[in-house]
Amino acid sequence: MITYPVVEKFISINGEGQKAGELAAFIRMRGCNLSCNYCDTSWANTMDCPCEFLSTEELITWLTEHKIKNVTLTGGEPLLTKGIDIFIESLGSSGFSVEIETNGSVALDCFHNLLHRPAFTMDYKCPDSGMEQAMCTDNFSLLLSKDTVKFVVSSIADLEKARTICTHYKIADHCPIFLSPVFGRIDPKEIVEYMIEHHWNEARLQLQMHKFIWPPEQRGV
Ligand SMILES: C[S@@+](CC[C@H](N)C(=O)[O-])C[C@H]1O[C@@H](n2cnc3c(N)ncnc32)[C@H](O)[C@@H]1O
Ligand SMILES: Nc1nc2[nH]cc(C(=O)O)c2c(=O)[nH]1
Ligand code: SF4
Ligand SMILES: [Mg+2]
Repeated sequence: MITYPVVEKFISINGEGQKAGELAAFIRMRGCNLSCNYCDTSWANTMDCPCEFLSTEELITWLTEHKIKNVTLTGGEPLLTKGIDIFIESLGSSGFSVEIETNGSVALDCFHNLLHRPAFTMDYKCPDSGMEQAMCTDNFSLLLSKDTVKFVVSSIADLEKARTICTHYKIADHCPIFLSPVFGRIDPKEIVEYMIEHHWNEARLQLQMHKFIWPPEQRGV
C-alpha cells in the first residue's frame, strides 16, 4: 500500500490562486528540490521533518468527514512525492476538485495526461528567489485556462523578468497570470504602480490572504 509523507493537513480558506476565498483542504507533502530564499515553509523541506505516512484511503476518509470539495496539494514540492500521480487520480475519481501548488521545476508532461488532470498553480521562480535556473519552461505550452502561472516577486527587477517571460511564452493565451509579493519584501503598491505603468492588463495582483487573517508565521491555516 502506498503511503504519502504528510507534514500537515488542515481545512481553511484558500488564501491564494483562482479559488482564493473558497474552502479547501490542504495536504502538505514533505521535501523540496529547491531552496527559494523567501520560502515560508522551509521547515517542511528537509527529509528529517516529522511527518505522518498516510494512505489514499486515510486521506480520503479525512476529506469526506470534512465534507470538502476543493483539495490543494502543496509542500514542499508535491509533484516529487512518490506515487502522487496515483493519489491525484484517486482524488479526481472520488469527485474532489484538485489543485497542485508546484514550483515550476518539475516537468508536467506526465501529469498533463492524467485522466483526472488537476489544476496547476505553477510558480515561475524569479531571479531574486535564487532558483530561476531550475525552471522548466517547456511546461508553459501545456497549461490550460484552469491553471495559473504565479510570479512571487521581490523587486521591480523580478517584475521586469515576469513580464518578459509572459510575453515570450504568450502565457496569457493559456491561463491567468498572478503576481504575488514575497511577504514583507516589496510593498504591494509598487506592484500595482508597475502594472499601471506598463498597462499590464493580463496580470492580477494576489496577496496571501491567510497571512492577513492569521499571524503570518502560523502553521495549519
Ligand atoms: C510553499 S510553496 C509550496 C509549493 C511549491 N513548492 C511552490 O513553490 O510552488 C507554495 C507557494 O507559496 C509561495 N511562497 C512561499 N514563500 C512565500 C513568501 N515568503 N511570500 C509569498 N509567497 C510565498 C511559493 O512561491 C508558492 O507559490
Ligand atoms: N490558507 C492557505 N492557503 C494557501 N494556498 C496555498 C498555500 C500553500 O502553502 O501552498 C496555502 C496555505 O498555506 N494556507
Ligand atoms: S519551491 Fe516552494 S517549497 Fe520549495 S523552497 Fe521554493 S517556495 Fe519553498
Ligand atoms: Mg503557504
